[in-house]
Amino acid sequence: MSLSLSKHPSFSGRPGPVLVVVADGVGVAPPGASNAVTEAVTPTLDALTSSELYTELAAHGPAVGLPTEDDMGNSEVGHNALGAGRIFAQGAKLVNQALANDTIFQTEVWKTAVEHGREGTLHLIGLHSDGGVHSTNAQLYQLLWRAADDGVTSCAVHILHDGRDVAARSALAYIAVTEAVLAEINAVEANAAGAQRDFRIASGGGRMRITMDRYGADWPMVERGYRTHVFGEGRRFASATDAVETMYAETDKGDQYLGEFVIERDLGAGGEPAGTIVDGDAVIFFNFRGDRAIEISQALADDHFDQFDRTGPAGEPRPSVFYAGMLQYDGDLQVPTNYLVNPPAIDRTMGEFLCAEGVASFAISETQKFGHVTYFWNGNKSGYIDEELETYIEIPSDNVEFDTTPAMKVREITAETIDLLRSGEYRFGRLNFPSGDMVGHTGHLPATVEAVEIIDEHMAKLVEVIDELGGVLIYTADHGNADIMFTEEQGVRSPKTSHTLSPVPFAIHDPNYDGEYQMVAAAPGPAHGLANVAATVFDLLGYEAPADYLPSLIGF
Ligand SMILES: O=C(O)[C@@H](CO)OP(=O)(O)O
Ligand SMILES: [Mn+2]
Ligand SMILES: [Mn+2]
Repeated sequence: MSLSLSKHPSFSGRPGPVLVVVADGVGVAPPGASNAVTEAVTPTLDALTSSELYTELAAHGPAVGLPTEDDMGNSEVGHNALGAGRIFAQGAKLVNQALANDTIFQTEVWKTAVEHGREGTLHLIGLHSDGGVHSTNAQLYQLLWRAADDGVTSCAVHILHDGRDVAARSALAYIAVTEAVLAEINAVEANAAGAQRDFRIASGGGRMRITMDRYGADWPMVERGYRTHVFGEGRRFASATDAVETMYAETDKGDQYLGEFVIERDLGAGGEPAGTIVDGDAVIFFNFRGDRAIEISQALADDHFDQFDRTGPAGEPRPSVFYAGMLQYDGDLQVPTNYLVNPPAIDRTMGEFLCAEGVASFAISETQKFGHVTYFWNGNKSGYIDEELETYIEIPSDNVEFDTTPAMKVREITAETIDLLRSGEYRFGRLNFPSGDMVGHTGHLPATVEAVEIIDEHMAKLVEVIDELGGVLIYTADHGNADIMFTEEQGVRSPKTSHTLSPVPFAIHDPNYDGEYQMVAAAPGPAHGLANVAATVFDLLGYEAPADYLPSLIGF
């Protein structure tokens, strides 16, 4: 289908550029002590969200391609929807479908993995919770049972504690369920000859400590995970439960930050790690979401890799394995080459139309969310669409626990954005302020309030430059997080580190506005979602949105 845009029949756009600000994780929830957004002093956001050009958007569940209304939104599905202007079934749903209709197990990739698993060991690595943002344990269990039914007798599970999309200290509960599933699998004779099955947890650690880095923010984190999973380097414990209980006693940190562990079954008797990765093994990374799966995939599968030395502690060469991802995580990089389920078939994104039309645009954030406004915005493709017309700016993130730096790089992102806007070279720009979400994920309420106040201060600077240039500013978010920072039961407060089901704000600041358009009256509740934003941007740029894009939020 063509990528050409038609001029808008009745609106030619504004003299200045259109800027979309995504305040990551800054949702809309009833005011209250747990709401870091309403607890913050936010004069600029208050003005933006009390204007007539304001509405709320759904950013969770089916509105962003997730299975049910109980599924909280996240950056992947949110920025996919923002950049594609349509709703695509997302990883969680695609994997559930492929499991339900068995197609996942009919693939050559699964059959090859099982073949390697029968000869050696099948390794499953991934985020260990039912958070549904990167993975679900329900999907892991279906892979485990099928592997057993398909004749695998040796299977090692490498678990990454969550505590970010689920309760901060929920690892023990998830481990208990997985250990019960593994015991049930092992209790069944593998075959008539009575071969004993040996399915076990072999290694793991906190998801913000090992393996699940993204956008090259912290390769040493990936190396720690690689060495733990592959060579069994890390503190030895007799069980994952022992590892977590020991670490809980040593620190008050949540699961996401717990250290790496390696299981040694007859601990202390000079035993071996329970499941190192050796030549001929198969490895499946069972996360369906790509951003935090790409680097470990490259480390485990790429022949050409130079981010760290992959040889073992005694100089042993890196193992040659059959590696597969649950999905293909990057369509541009083709990472990984082997995968079980086709990723969302996102095409004809906003960026492709703008480039086809010769419209210059920019995208900017700091490392932690840089890929959100490029890779996810462009439909899980990490490269430029057209380097002549696009400018992607990454402000390096710090590698800290972000409650210690509530501003993160909001100041630097704002300053750079103002320069880009004033350059006069761009008609469209998008930025992501990560702090509402990244500080929200620490569960630290005061720091998150401070993060939101700093965002507000810098929104004022962006509004000012949009006024100066006669452009348009759109303020929105990709899902909630900062809007609910704790839950309370019988007076006891528990930090809530996860995203929320809240709607997100959508405000247009248009200094030349003279009533040319109005917000489309929303039915009760957020009748619109993030996928309606792209058509609205095309309107404000003076173009007609592609016919199959979800409708604009404004009417003329
Ligand atoms: O940090 C992440 O990977 C997710 C939560 O799991 O957050 P976001 O979707 O905002 O990137
Ligand atoms: Mn987000
Ligand atoms: Mn988040």
